[in-house]
Amino acid sequence: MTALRLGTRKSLMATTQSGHVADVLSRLTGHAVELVGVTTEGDVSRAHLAQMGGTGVFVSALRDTILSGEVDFAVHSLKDLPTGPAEGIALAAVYRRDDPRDALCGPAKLADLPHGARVGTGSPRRVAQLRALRRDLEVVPIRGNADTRLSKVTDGELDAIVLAYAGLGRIGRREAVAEVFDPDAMLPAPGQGALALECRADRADLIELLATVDDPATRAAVTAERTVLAVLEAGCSAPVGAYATVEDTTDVEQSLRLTACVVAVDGSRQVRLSASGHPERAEEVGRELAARLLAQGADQLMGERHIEPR
Ligand SMILES: NCc1[nH]cc(CCC(=O)O)c1CC(=O)O
Repeated sequence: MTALRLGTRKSLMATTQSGHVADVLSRLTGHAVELVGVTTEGDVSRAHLAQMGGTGVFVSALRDTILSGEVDFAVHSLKDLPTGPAEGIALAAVYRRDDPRDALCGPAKLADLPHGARVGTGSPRRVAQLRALRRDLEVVPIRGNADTRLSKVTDGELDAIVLAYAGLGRIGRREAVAEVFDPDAMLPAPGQGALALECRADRADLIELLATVDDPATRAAVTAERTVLAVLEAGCSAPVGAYATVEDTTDVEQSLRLTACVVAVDGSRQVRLSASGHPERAEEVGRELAARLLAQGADQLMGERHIEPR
């Protein structure tokens, strides 16, 4: 039996999460899984990445290798996937979510940073929520992989930065964390901490095999979160947070609870709402919550975001 080829970006975060999925999958199915490093244009050129509009380039490059048959499947950070469907590609599995929270990396908790502290993040969602928590902060846009960002704190250029806690664990840098934000204080990005397994839509046998590692509760939660993003017609560059959990209400019944927010980038105002429903209705729960957010002025708040010059 030939090994399954798993296409992955070559960064430490990507190879760690791909390697973990490969191990679990081969343990559960008995199939050997081989990692195939894929260099994407976003990895080669930062300029190119900005020009092409963010993390979507990594996802499309991996999808191309799936469609061409170079690899059998790919593992992506789910929050990096565009919400729209991809032609010829199936979301074969959503892997159980890791810690979804954001973390502050630096010498002290947010409340203990000096007045006017310089805090780095490239995400409008994090910018807006940081400003809502501490109006005096100077939020500084940063790019680059997590290690590059962390070095800006060590070398004194910034007082602190915000990154996903799950990603920090994957690159072995949890010791850099001063505070993990409760979702009440900072709502994560839709899909944060979860992984997506994609393969060709015409390979039913492979889809079935990959589904071995699908986690239905995580799938329902991220479906609700991403539906909010899709209905708001917002991408990864919008100040939108969404987080859902699935809990057992009785021995046989489960309930999905979704919270989402849209925050003005200056942190001055926000709309934040919650909804619940059966996990099988995840998409409807997301759609209804998005409609309520819009009814309360979410589109106006999003319209106030800065459009970055291209
Ligand atoms: N935007 C890049 C990205 N994509 C996934 C993660 C972290 C891991 C995850 O959320 O699954 C990160 C880094 C970060 O936001 O700090």
